[in-house]
Amino acid sequence: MRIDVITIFPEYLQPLRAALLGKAIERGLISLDVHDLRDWTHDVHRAVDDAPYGGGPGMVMKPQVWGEALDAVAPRTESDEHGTEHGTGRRPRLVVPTPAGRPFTQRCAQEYAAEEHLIFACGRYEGIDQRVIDDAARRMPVDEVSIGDYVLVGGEAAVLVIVEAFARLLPGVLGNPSSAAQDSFSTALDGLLEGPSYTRPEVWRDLAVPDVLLSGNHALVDRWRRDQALVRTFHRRPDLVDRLPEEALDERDRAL
Ligand SMILES: N#Cc1c(-c2ccc3cc[nH]c3c2)n[nH]c1N
Repeated sequence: MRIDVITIFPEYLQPLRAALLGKAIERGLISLDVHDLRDWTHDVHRAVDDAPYGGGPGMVMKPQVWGEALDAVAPRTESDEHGTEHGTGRRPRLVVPTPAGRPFTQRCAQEYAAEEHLIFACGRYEGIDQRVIDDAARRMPVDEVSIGDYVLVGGEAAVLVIVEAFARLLPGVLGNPSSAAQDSFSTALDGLLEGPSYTRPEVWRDLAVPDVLLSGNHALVDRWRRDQALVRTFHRRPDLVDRLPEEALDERDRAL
């Protein structure tokens, strides 16, 4: 998996080289290149933004700089020029975090984990000139995605979230690959939230671990965990309970 990130704050992406992801990079499971957008400016001020057409507050990121940066990171090929789909290698996918994007979900994370090359464009100010996205879309898939219904100052924090979400799904990144299989939102949980977890001691500050988890009866434990997932999801994310598959409705009704 090749990851390129283009940003005016390269240092913001340093956390991707720490901990589990850092180990995956060291082991060659992931290649990460972070590019300073200002390397593609040509003026003394290294300007990357300008006033918005039509007026309004703030500044917009200039198309020329982004165009040159994306051309450098994802060089145009013969098939790009002639608009033909045939090409030897798979095209990179451009991901542009924006509050106006489609929701980034676990399903997106799974899709991104299957890509060979992802390029992340980190906007700042009021965002990136739309023509950058439109031009890129003429030669590669482009996703404008949002990590939630709130507004950040820039795209870098979203890239940290998105990369962590899909990179942990790559073979060899997680120490125990089966843990991802039981994640919240996973197919194994029918998209539900995970229930509560416990470890030693059995009693802590007068709070005891639920007896069923000490029973050694795996069938009972599995049912209890499923019920806990249903109850927690019902209270915190009722929208996810509404999406349960037909075959899970009886146990939903029993648990709730
Ligand atoms: N993804 C995402 C975002 C953002 C975001 C992304 C890019 C820029 C560029 C300037 N401001 C930004 C905010 N805010 N909230 C989200 N869920």
